[in-house]
Amino acid sequence: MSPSAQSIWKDVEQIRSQAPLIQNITNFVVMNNTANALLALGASPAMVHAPDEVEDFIAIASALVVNIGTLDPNFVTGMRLAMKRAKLLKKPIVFDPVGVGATPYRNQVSRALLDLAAPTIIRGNASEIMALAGLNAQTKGVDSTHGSEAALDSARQLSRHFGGVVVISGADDYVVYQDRVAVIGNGHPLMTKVTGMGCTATALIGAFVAVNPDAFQAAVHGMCVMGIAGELAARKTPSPGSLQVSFLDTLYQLTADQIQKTVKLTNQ
Ligand SMILES: Nc1ncnc2c1ncn2[C@@H]1O[C@H](COP(=O)(O)OP(=O)(O)O)[C@@H](O)[C@H]1O
Ligand SMILES: Cc1ncsc1CCOP(=O)(O)O
Ligand SMILES: [Mg+2]
Repeated sequence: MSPSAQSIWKDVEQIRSQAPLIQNITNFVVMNNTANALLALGASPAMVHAPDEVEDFIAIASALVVNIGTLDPNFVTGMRLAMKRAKLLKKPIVFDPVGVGATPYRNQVSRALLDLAAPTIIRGNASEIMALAGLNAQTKGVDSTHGSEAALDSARQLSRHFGGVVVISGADDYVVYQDRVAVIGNGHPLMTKVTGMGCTATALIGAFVAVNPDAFQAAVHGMCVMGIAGELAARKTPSPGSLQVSFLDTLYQLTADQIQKTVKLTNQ
């Protein structure tokens, strides 16, 4: 079934009623932002990265979100253990290759993690998706220097190689799986002035894939809700500080009617 306003809302209701536990191994910059976004959506976040406990924790979680934003060797050990165990237990993995392409360390670690345990869904900006696919893409640290459509071929290649869903975020978001592409036109440029909005998108996708076994649908639903909440929040404020708060409030209060009236989703 193609994703639609109705299927988005069904998953939002599932998340609100089930409150799935989402294990996050994520960066120090966004831990608070993404935990609050998951709570506002209705999920139950836990930021757990110690190598001594990640394997036990994934056993009780419904999905694993791995984000390489503030990488160090201890994090990498935790990521490897958690991803391997998640695979074994058939728990979905969502991977955010923050800043890949910026340094050889990020490239090596990302590639090794993908080879160790192919994620269910990968979400990055255009430069990150292109770098992950092996292109010598210019990246500006954690920000993209390309429009999202420039990474479409790279996303298809990654999806074929790892067998999972690939999301490219940007002014338009693309969700790619094999021959399928969905385009989401929601969002607002002000979202790029709040740190961690991409990481938040990845974390929200983690909640959707925890309640929906169709990973393509889950990724589309996550990006639609992210974009709709950002767009509605930006109608209330012109500045980034208050956008951050308004985004959480909008997410918490999101209704079926708002989704129906705001969603800009094209299934290709
Ligand atoms: N120019 C834009 N217009 C509308 N929405 C945007 C724009 N740029 C980013 N977004 C939205 O902001 C969120 C974060 O995406 P992005 O900025 O691409 O991630 P990252 O922070 O990882 O680079 C996504 O939901 C995306 O749709
Ligand atoms: C600024 C920064 N530096 C290391 S991780 C991080 C957060 C990046 O978040 P996002 O990719 O969502 O903008
Ligand atoms: Mg990012």
